[in-house]
Amino acid sequence: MNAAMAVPFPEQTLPNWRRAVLKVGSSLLSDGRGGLGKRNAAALARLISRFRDQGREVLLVSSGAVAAGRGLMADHGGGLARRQALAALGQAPMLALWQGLVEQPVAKVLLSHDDLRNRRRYLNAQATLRELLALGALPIVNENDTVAVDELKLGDNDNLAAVVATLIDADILLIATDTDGLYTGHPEHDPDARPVPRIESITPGVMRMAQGGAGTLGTGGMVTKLEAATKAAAAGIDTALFCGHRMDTIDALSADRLRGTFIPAHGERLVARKMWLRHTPPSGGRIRIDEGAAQALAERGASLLPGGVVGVEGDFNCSAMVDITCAEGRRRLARGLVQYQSTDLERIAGRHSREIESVLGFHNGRSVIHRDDMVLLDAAAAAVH
Ligand SMILES: Nc1ncnc2c1ncn2[C@@H]1O[C@H](COP(=O)(O)OP(=O)(O)O)[C@@H](O)[C@H]1O
Ligand SMILES: N[C@@H](CCC(=O)OP(=O)(O)O)C(=O)O
Repeated sequence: MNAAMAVPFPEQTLPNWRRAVLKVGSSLLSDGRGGLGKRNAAALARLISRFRDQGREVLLVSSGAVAAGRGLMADHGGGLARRQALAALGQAPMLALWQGLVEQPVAKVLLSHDDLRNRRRYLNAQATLRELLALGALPIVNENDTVAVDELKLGDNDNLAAVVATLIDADILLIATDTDGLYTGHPEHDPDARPVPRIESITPGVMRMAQGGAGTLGTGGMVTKLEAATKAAAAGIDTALFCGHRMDTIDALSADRLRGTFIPAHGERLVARKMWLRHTPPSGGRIRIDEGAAQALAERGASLLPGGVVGVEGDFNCSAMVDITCAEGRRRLARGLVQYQSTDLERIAGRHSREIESVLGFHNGRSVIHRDDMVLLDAAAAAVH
């Protein structure tokens, strides 16, 4: 340990949270001999189960597939295709490692950044992840390395974790790595490096602190962790960086005490999401609703149910952004992402939610537009054009 690492991070209290994304880097899952190790994963699995006992939800973003593949094939080769092949080989063992350590069933979810840039896929991934959490499973997300060639590098689970955190509306992004947090310089090379316990804003100066590169096993180093924290903060989500092989740090975290780096959200999460909904381009589709539904939306913040729908205008697909207007179509009341395409919605309009399946032969949920996917419009935005 050098002088920088001898200076401890002060302990700080984390804001209360209910849903977290926990990202675990390869640096913690490798056994140091070219394969997967169990020790750190076991401690983090215990942390996940303590969080669950506290009534909280956790989604795991786990790296380690390439490390596992290397272990299987005793291979140290480089190059994109080789690493992609190793990731494919190592995916199942990485998941098996976690399944052997947690009590919940684990669910494998491979995503690419491209998937999440496409709105329809984004919403499908969101629906699947919400459902997995509701089922009490542990979703384990990893980048779909076979198809991920972004910026000519393989994988960046830090940034992916931030996108997933916004996707599932998490309160906090917990990033476990092999250092205590961000230091003012590379902790192994800069003897003057000091802990940075809190970052209000990720300025170019802060990014420069992280330029020392990744560890031997990791991919992005602190740069991608700070990029992820920037994304999370903009979406109203806090980020905590901590060391995933220190038992005292992990124990403290289960009591909401952080010995690492905290990057607070900018503004409120709901506000950020509602801003996103407000500014997503409309599809041109419109749903007319009756007075009772209008009141439920405005006064109780309710989801829109099929029973309140009196008319459907325009052709739109499932997941399209549509306007919700009053029954006569004169005033826009709200807008949101619809769960049913226009032709299906016409068939269930005015019906009770429990009839959806018998009418359509399937159902995408009991609401036409879920409250989390809807934003109410004020009088200034109400005029129909
Ligand atoms: N300023 C810094 N503070 C802390 N760590 C840094 C800094 N700059 C670079 N690093 C490197 O970032 C590494 C963590 O990132 P990385 O190797 O990608 O791990 P992971 O596999 O957990 O994503 C540290 O081990 C350290 O080598
Ligand atoms: N998807 C790759 C990991 C990519 C990655 O971001 O790695 P890391 O910096 O260790 O979190 C894998 O499973 O090996």
